[in-house]
Amino acid sequence: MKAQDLPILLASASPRRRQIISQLGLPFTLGIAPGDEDAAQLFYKGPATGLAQWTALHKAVMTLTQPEAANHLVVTADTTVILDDQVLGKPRHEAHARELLLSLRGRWHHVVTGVVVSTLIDGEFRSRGASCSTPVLMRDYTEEEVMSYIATGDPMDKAGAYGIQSASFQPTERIDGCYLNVVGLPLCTLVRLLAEFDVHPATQGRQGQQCPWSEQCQR
Ligand SMILES: Cc1cn([C@H]2C[C@H](O)[C@@H](COP(=O)(O)OP(=O)(O)OP(=O)(O)O)O2)c(=O)[nH]c1=O
Repeated sequence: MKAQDLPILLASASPRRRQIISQLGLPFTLGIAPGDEDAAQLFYKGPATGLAQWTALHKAVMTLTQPEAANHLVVTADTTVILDDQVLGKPRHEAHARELLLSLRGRWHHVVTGVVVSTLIDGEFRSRGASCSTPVLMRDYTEEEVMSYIATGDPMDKAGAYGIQSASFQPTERIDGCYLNVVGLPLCTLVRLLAEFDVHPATQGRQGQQCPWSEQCQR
């Protein structure tokens, strides 16, 4: 069986990733990467910018341990926020969310999403991975705004404790790269990785939603 004939399996619980991948117009099924991503991070010794791709690879391997994932083209991703070479993950509790949001206030930082496309066909593991980095400048929000935002619960499942897409909080002042990367899945990077498996979406992102920053994502 050839990789391009395999159905795509997005192994992600992230509603943002599910929505973004649907823009490719390719059929896909959904699953969840099992296991603990924090465990993978314990073994990582490289630079902060490489952690997202490492964790996405870990999610791929964990997904492919499940028999139902075999003979699928598995897509996994991981998003990290990097401030001063430190990785800011998801908040552990509300006080941590407050700490993260105040440390990011008024600061440039990077959002890095690692993406991995992998297969296990007849016992042979194949994977291609890449990451995309977007510089983001936070606005100078007040502590009261931070507390109101935390009260919505929105920060708790997000790297760096914020969602750029939050209509009420609107945390960012400026971004210099791919928006979809910040939200969790850089489509242009994914399209490039799928092409390595000879999978080519007809739309490459629907009209008006196509990532305009593909050059930055190729870096
Ligand atoms: C910075 C930022 C992150 N995020 C999200 C994207 C990711 O869903 C999440 C980071 O956590 P991840 O561990 O990358 O992903 P996840 O646990 O949500 O999903 P899965 O591992 O099952 O694929 O933060 C936003 O939605 N908006 C943002 O502005």
